Amino acid sequence: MQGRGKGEAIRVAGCMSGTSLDGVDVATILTDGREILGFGDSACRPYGAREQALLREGLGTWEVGPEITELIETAHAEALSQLEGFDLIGFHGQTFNHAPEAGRTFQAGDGAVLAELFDVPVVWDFRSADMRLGGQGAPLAPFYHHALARHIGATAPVAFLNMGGVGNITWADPSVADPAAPGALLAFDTGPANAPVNDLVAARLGLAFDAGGALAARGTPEMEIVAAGLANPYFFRMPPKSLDRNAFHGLLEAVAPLSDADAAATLTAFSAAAVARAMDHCPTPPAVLHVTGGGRHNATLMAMIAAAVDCPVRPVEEAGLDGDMLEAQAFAYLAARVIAGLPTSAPGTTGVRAAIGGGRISRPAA
Ligand SMILES: Nc1ncnc2c1ncn2[C@@H]1O[C@H](COP(=O)(O)OP(=O)(O)OP(=O)(O)O)[C@@H](O)[C@H]1O
Ligand SMILES: CC(=O)N[C@H]1[C@@H]2OC[C@@H](O2)[C@@H](O)[C@@H]1O[C@H](C)C(=O)O
Repeated sequence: MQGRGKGEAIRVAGCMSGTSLDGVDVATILTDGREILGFGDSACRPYGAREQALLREGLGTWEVGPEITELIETAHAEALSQLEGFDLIGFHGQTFNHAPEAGRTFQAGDGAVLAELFDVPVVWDFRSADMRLGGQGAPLAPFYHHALARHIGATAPVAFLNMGGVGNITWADPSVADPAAPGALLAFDTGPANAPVNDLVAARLGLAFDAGGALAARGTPEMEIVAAGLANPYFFRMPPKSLDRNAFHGLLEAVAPLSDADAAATLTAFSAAAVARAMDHCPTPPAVLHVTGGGRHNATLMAMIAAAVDCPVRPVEEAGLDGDMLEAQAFAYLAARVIAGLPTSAPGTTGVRAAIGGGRISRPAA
């Protein structure tokens, strides 16, 4: 497919149903697939407790039944219905399993269903093509992070840290105009972010998450458990590299003997320590670590990250961005790139052999 000329801006809706299983975020942006030309409206369609339990059943599997698939598609349709309008959809789907070493990843949900419902093209299945070419299939937000770095006027390399269920970091050099060019980007998953503490408070206290990090703030991290976790070979591998949501599930067993507060503090300290390890891989120290994703609402986690790294740590809102919608916007941007015939990953972001555009396009029946 030929790249289209600069300046053909389209309104694109992006959808993200992330590994924390909290809901579907949708957001529109105006873009030509190169530059961000404007931000539109956004919406969130949370999963209820019963729905979340159903989704949890699918974690770690390679196939889910029609009930789960329909839940995902319906929740996305309900979220997208709240938006004012769009000409294209970027649909990530729901990740249930990710095994990059085996070359397999599984996102449930059929983009063709949304194409019929909304009568616009849908770009989906973003990760498979990258994996077929030897890539990790994740993270994919980095090309958007690069566009954001340029959009906010960064002149020196900056980093974006997404603290969702899993953490991922992007080091971006805004002076390199093409995100696919060597030296523009380095990105990888840092380690677990909120998933372990969410699972802990769900199992022990019936809570969805540790609001504000209040529980962790009352505890003391067990640093021996943190140190033992950091011995995992993942932290010694050179990036790019990516993780399954449950890759560090063993941590929950390690904190089982601890009090609720100490267990939460330990898991939170581990996520922060994983970020500190990630910073060692950045080609140069970033001017700012821009934090996005739900974890930036966790004051204890943010304080632990700030204490562990050598650069300013700031929620993306301080750069005028929306950290609750940034991943949804990312898949809008990536969809526009796919339509424009532009790459969505590169050796520096997923380890793919050459820059490649992922994504399958489903168009509504004429
Ligand atoms: N007020 C809050 N206090 C503490 N933690 C919070 C708060 N709000 C959100 N979070 C955490 O952020 C999580 C949601 O983050 P986010 O929506 O970025 O994840 P995701 O997109 O599902 O995951 P991923 O980026 O791994 O795909 C929640 O599950 C919770 O752990
Ligand atoms: C396989 C998968 O869905 N991975 C997610 C997950 O959540 C965070 C981290 O792990 C990242 O690698 C990725 O999501 C973001 C949106 C990405 O691809 O950039």
